[in-house]
This record gives sequence, C-alpha cells and structure tokens, in this order.
Amino acid sequence: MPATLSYEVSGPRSPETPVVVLLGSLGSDRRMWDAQVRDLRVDHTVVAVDHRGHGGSEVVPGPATIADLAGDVLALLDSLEVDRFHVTGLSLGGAVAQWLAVNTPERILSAALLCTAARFGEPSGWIERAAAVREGGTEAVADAVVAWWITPARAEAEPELVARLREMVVGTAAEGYAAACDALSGWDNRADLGRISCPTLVLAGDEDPSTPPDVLREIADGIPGSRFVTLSPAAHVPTVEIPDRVTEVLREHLTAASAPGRV
Ligand SMILES: O=C(O)CCC(=O)CC(=O)O
Repeated sequence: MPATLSYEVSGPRSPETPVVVLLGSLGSDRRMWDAQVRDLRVDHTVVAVDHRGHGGSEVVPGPATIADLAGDVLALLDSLEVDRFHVTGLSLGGAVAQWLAVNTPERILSAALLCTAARFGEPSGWIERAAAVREGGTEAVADAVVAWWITPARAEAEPELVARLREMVVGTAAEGYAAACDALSGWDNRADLGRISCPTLVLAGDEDPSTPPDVLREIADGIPGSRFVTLSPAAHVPTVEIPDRVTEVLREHLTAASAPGRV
C-alpha cells in the first residue's frame, strides 16, 4: 500500500511541458530543492516530493525498501496523471531514481543521480543508525548529518544555514528516518546499473564524505552513455551549498535529454 506523500507542483501544466520530479536525501524535505524549483519551473512542471516519513508525508511504521519509496512516487504521479517524467534524486532520492530507471524505463525520460550510491556501504551501519534514531529521535544524529551536508568552510561561514538544515533533520519523524535507513541498508543496485538506458547525469561533490566522487564514478561507469560531473566546493547536498551551479548542470542535462530525436 503506497504512502500518501506531501508534494508541491510548480510551473506550467500542459501536455507539452516536460515534468521533472525531485527526490531528496535522508532526513531532508523538499525545501532542499528550492533553488532548483525556482529556476526549472519557468519551463517545466516541477514536482518536488517528500519521501514517506519525511517532511509532511505519511509516516509508515516499520522497515521500508527503496522499491516501497519508488512505489509511493509512482502512485503520486499516477494520481497527478503524469505518465513520463525526468527524475532527479539526491542520495536516498538518487537510489529511488535508479530504481525507477531500472524498473519503469517506459516512464523515465532521463535521470539525474546526485551524490548517491549503487550501494551505501555495509548494511550494519544503517541498521545501527536506524536503531539509534528509533531510540533517541533524529536529534541524536542531526549534528553529524548536517556536518556531512555542507563543507566545513561553508558551515563555519554560515551558521544560519547550518541551523536551517539541522531544523530539517530534526523535523523528520524518527520512524520515517529509521525506515529510510532500513531501505538504504538493503539497497544494492550494482548488478542493475547496466539496465539504465535513459540519458543519465551522475553528479558528485568533491568534498562529499558520505558518497565521495569514486562512488559516483562507479555509477557512471556502470550506466552506458552517462555523463559524470564533479562539482566543487561541495559536500553531500550541493543543491543548497552551490545551488546555482547545480541548477546550471541540471538544466544542461534536461536540455540535452529533451533534444529532438532523443526521447
Ligand atoms: O547521513 C549520511 O551518512 C549520508 C546519508 C546518505 O548517504 C543517504 C542520504 O543522504 O540520503
């Protein structure tokens, strides 16, 4: 049973307007895409989504899988009568985007995979983090998580940005966060990367401690014809750290993916 997701649709809605779906990271909500929405909504229908248990979306108790999260997104898009779409996902959202590109290729116009992984390290780390959050809430991990999201230099220069991001993590329901950790613990897409056939952008942050550039390089090497870009200076969430540069690269990707004869 899909969860009911909180989302925002921006920009024109017409049969000719391409739809871009934005899926965020563990412990975030759709505000992490605010800068990209502001730009892309000029000529795209932008659907920014909160994963289950995140932002304003329904919390579903118990472990989830990436397939569950992808099923939520597909149910939402069905309800909005969106058939084909460009998907952009960061980290957890990038795993969901990979799942969609592998399993529903007929619906995916292109994929942008930001600061994500085909496998997020050893499952035990995620299982431990899920337990810590079920016990102590998202407050227990908030400082560590935000320290991975933006570079130390930026965090020092902009404490109010750190505070805003921390508020996003703490605002995530403990069970929602833990269930998403469970989903990450079971995620291993390495064998299926070669099944992704849509135009794909793979984007890394040069100072990302969670999913460093070599992790993204593995994804790009596995997806035929994908484009690999490393942005600098950027940690795990460049959509807020260097928003204009991310938007520029996304725009280039969407334009190339929509070129005549491409889709
Ligand atoms: O919090 C971390 O260790 C990074 C989390 C991660 O890689 C998954 C995500 O940000 O969605």
